Amino acid sequence: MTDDLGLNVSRETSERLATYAELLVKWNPAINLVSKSSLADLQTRHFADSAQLLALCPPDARRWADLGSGGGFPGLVIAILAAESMPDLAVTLVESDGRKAAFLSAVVRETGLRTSVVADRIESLPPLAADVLSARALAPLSQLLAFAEQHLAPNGRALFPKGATHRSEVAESLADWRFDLREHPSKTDPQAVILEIEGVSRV
Ligand SMILES: C[S@@+](CC[C@H](N)C(=O)[O-])C[C@H]1O[C@@H](n2cnc3c(N)ncnc32)[C@H](O)[C@@H]1O
Repeated sequence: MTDDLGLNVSRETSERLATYAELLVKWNPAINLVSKSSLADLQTRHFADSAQLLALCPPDARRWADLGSGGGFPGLVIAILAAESMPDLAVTLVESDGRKAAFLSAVVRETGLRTSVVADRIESLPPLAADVLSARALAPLSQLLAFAEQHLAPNGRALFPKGATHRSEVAESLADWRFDLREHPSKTDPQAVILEIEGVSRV
């Protein structure tokens, strides 16, 4: 069936996405998971914006880690979609705010996913050795590259959605880092891109 995102997904996946959206709307007034203004456009601003990253996941990836997941974007959307299309992909969500981590765990429980939620600071964790690392709206690119150095597997790939500042962030990060970069235009925001990054090393 085709769901609200225009994705061809099973009834189970569609129901999981709906359960997630319902819980988000219910919990949002208490813990501000997404801005109130973006709630009206939840499907595009958050769900579709997250879902587009799955197309950039190598088919043989086994571990996906999402850093600073907040309300679960993009990691929890990826976990729901991958449960159907890439069942061998283990997804880990890292979120240091205890209330947001509790929300993520509630959605995982209610949807019957096997996704891990880690309520800790990214810097404090042992290396996650992720094949794919994602982070949206977490930190400037230089900081994200330090997280990639810590948590990516040797041949892993980082996927960082970025807004209009992406060119200056890439230029600034080249003072300290070397990496291979591919830019993918965002399907949900003409100003935005997804930075696909491999081979991260310090200058
Ligand atoms: C601006 S929010 C973005 C949330 C989500 N990725 C999104 O795009 O909607 C950043 C999130 O990262 C979390 N965070 C910030 N620094 C962190 C750290 N060092 N370790 C773990 N989580 C962190 C915050 O608690 C917050 O929920």
